[in-house]
Amino acid sequence: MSYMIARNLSVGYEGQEVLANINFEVNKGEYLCIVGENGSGKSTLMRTILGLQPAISGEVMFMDGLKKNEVGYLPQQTMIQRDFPASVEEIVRSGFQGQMGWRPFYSKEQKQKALENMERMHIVNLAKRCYRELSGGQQQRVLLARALCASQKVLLLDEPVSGLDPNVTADMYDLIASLNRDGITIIMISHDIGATIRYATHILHVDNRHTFFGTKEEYLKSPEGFIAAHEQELECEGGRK
Ligand SMILES: Nc1ncnc2c1ncn2[C@@H]1O[C@H](COP(=O)(O)OP(=O)(O)OP(=O)(O)O)[C@@H](O)[C@H]1O
Repeated sequence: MSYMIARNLSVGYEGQEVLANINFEVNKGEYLCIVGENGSGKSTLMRTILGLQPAISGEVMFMDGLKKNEVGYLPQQTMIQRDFPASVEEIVRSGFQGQMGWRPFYSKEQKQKALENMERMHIVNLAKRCYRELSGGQQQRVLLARALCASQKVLLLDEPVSGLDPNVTADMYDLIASLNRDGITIIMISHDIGATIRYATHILHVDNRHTFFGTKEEYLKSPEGFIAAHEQELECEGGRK
């Protein structure tokens, strides 16, 4: 079953295209990685998918009963956000805000769900701590628990391991993979081609000339995938020297 289909989608700012003619489809349970050079338009595409900015042309359709407010989003963190003066529990619960309507308080069920999501992310012991005092890896787990409050169906993650050290990065990828095994559909922007090849079921490779969309296996046989995998190998070899 398709959750999302993008057709002839062009995204950008004030009528200026950053990416044009994007086509992809995401089915329930899949793990789509969006890859491409710095500045190629990945975040712009993700914000357009979420309806945070209008498409220049084309469309993104949500299907199979998926509503826009059922998509959890983990944006790229800014320095200001890293310094946010709220408790972990408050931040996790704020994931429900898109579903609150006029109700000013969180329900008992929502508080229980928030607790379960903190357990899932192994951060219950941090519940009363101030977010800005946490490490980068702990902060990302808080934001993942928050995104899970917004949705148990689809998570959009914009470079969730950015700035994390290798061990914390590996833990974060494991957590995301376990959510995907539990049936949550993942759409993730990544610069880490090694992790992309390891975890993704599908890949959308964007750049300003052309795009690739297909399964991971198809990607590895494509010119874009071949070059990306080769560059990754060279990087690994460089790291071993
Ligand atoms: N608010 C904005 N107004 C105008 N142009 C913007 C705006 N935000 C981003 N851009 C431009 O759009 C292009 C794509 O930016 P975007 O952040 O989507 O790329 P990206 O692929 O996510 O980059 P990175 O991998 O470095 O995070 C860039 O040239 C950027 O300068």
